[in-house]
Amino acid sequence: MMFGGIDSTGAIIDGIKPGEAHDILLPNQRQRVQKVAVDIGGSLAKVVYLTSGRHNQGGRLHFTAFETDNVETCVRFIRSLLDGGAAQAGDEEEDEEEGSSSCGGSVPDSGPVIMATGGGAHRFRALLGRELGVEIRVEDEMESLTAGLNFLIREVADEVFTYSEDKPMQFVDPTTDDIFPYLLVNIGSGVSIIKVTGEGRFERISGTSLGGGTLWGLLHLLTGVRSFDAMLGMTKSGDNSKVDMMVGDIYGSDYGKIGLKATNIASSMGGVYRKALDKQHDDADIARSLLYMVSNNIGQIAYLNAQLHGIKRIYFGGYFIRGHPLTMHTLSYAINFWSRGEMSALFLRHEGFLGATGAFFKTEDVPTPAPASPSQPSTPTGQRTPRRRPPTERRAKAYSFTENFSIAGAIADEAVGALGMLDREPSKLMALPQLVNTGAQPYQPDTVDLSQEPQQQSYWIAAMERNTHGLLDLAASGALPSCADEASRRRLERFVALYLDHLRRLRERPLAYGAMSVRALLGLREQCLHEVGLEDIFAGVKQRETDVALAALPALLAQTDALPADEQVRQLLHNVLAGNMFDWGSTALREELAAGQLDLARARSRIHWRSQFDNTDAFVRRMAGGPAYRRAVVFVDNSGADVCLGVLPFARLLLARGAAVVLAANSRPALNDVTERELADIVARAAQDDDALAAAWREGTLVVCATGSSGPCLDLRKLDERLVRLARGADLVAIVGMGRAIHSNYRARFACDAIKLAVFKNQMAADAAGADMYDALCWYDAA
Ligand SMILES: Nc1ncnc2c1ncn2[C@@H]1O[C@H](COP(=O)(O)OP(=O)(O)O)[C@@H](O)[C@H]1O
Ligand SMILES: CC(C)(COP(=O)(O)O)[C@@H](O)C(=O)NCCC(=O)O
Ligand SMILES: [Mn+2]
Repeated sequence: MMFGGIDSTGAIIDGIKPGEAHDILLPNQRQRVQKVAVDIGGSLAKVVYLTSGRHNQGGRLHFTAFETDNVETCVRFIRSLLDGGAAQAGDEEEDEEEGSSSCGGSVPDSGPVIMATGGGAHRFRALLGRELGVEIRVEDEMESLTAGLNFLIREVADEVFTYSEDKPMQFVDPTTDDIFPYLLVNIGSGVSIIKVTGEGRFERISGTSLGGGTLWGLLHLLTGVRSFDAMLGMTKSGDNSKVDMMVGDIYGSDYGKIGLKATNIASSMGGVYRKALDKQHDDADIARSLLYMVSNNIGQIAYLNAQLHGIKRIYFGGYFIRGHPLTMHTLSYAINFWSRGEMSALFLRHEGFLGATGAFFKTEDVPTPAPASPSQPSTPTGQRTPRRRPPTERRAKAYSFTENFSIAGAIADEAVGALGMLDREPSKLMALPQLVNTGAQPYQPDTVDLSQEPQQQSYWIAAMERNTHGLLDLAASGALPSCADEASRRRLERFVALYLDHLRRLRERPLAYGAMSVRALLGLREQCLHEVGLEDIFAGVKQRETDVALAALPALLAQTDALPADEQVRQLLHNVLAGNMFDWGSTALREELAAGQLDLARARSRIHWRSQFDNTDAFVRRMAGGPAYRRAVVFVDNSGADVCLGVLPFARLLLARGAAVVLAANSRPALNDVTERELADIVARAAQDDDALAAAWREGTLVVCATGSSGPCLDLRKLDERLVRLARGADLVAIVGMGRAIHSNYRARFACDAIKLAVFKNQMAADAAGADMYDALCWYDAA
């Protein structure tokens, strides 16, 4: 499928290429595209741009914004993108050589394209042209807004969500039904209400001048605060009833007869007059009152328009929302309240970038809107033939958020917010066929929703900070051979700054990047590493530990082969757990590992076996008495002792008992996890010294497959299609490691037998499960 010169068909992950930030290949993307879209509004200039690597491996969209008052900074930023990404991740000499991601890093096939929309596209057209020296293509604002929203709804997984206090981010998939008609309420400086009935069919049916600019302006006048973020921050502690006139102030109680509670606002700011005309009012109270005033008013106007046009779905867009819980709560509440639950307020994770996204994907190969009504604004560039995509056409979602991690935001200081990236994902990610995910038993990969657990949330953010500093120390001590050179060291410093910056932001706005989980925090860390060009900092460590472990394998196999059958099963399971202690991601163990103080026997002696978390015996009995397994899928974890001395001998046992075995490993590096490529090499090496492994490897009863994932945790709904094919008919699923079996999938249920094997190596993870540090999780569940 073509979107604005970018071909999204057949996107696949292209494995590991050290030094390259992107390894997602768009095999059909022949064109080198240098493209930036900017949407310059009354308050903010929003920028969307694409980065692509040396081999045309593109596919990362970045989002950032500047104040319109600083439009020159924005233009400078765009120029730096065109000049080869001076403001980007790879901003140093050697990065250019290595083809780090850059909007302009490689020689493009055609000249750069700047798409501009919003009022400022007209107002600053001359400035843009002069400063950038390229043709500026101006796109209509409403057209871009709706095209952008249609794109996000259709193409981006986990984009649309509803808000409620107990479920702040409940994702919905609007494409299970026809996405039209819907109402877009775009809250920017002012508010536009647009009815969208099809691709390119829209009408601005209403609006209000009481919008984001109103709140910003009034708050500035009344409180003197300039920054919008500071104002949002103040609303948290404010008490609006100190300045508003409440129903209770008038009635002394509820006015139940007409459904008004004493705590409802009767008159925004109306309390000032009665309560204390001469009193100095608290800025925070004023801020909260005005946020309610503006949001409630918009919510009500939105409801009335939806009612008038018989539309049930209302999308709220515009930079005003900012994922701010109080704002979303007010808008949601208003829609729910007035419609008595009939309509739903839908929010977007790219809410502020609808126009810029629409403009970005706009070219001749995208259908141009056909006028829906005479009142529709005409296109300034307008002589193209209108072509329309059938409204019901649905596509697989080709993009997904890797959360809102924008390099640009972290580097361009004057950008008002780092608002993220869209990543192309391999086109087909699917659920493990054995995964139980039904209405009655929905699958949720994350064991703890940190958005709901303030204490655990702040623990984990602090733990990630501590762990990150530990990583620097580790590199400084020379324990990371792959990070020893000067260039890597500099990148590592950039990574630390970038990741810590994200963590800081998350402390302030826990929902900024979507629902928070340990999986998300760990995934974010890997992404930041990849972003600065550090593809695999543990490569050297993995290599060394694997060499040591493989050398010890033949003796271990000989020793366990000699054991009685039941004891053999028990020993092999326990070796998997001992192997899992070789975890360079664990703050508690890292120093010992770096000092080379751990071996398999010592690791085993540290583990405790408690019946709440260990039912080894049940699995031993199953192996002795039950029918032989036909096919097992094993989700592996760390390289070195974990996979070589734990998982491989266990897989060999399953093979000996008649099962085919699929070893599923990460597609890309994360910590010291073994990757698919590394694992294939390990198996081949192990097979040289062992006849059973050699035969299974040769005959294909033992195979290695990529999961499609690249973090220390795992979402079993998003697996590479090849793995899903290989997993069909599997009657045993094994999941190894703390990331995959404790932080995620701890409660996952399967339609077949399953065994989870990990060690609690983190105090909070242990506490949350009622476990102790170094308790084994060796839990077998029969189908
Ligand atoms: N960091 C910020 N700086 C300024 N305004 C912000 C910020 N975050 C949110 N806003 C709100 O977003 C509004 C601008 O929204 P936007 O969708 O960009 O509209 P426009 O296109 O009219 O500039 C501002 O008026 C303000 O209410
Ligand atoms: C990243 C990990 C999940 C890896 O564990 P594994 O899956 O390899 O067993 C784990 O090391 C972890 O939770 N680390 C973060 C907390 C800490 O610093 O200990
Ligand atoms: Mn691991």
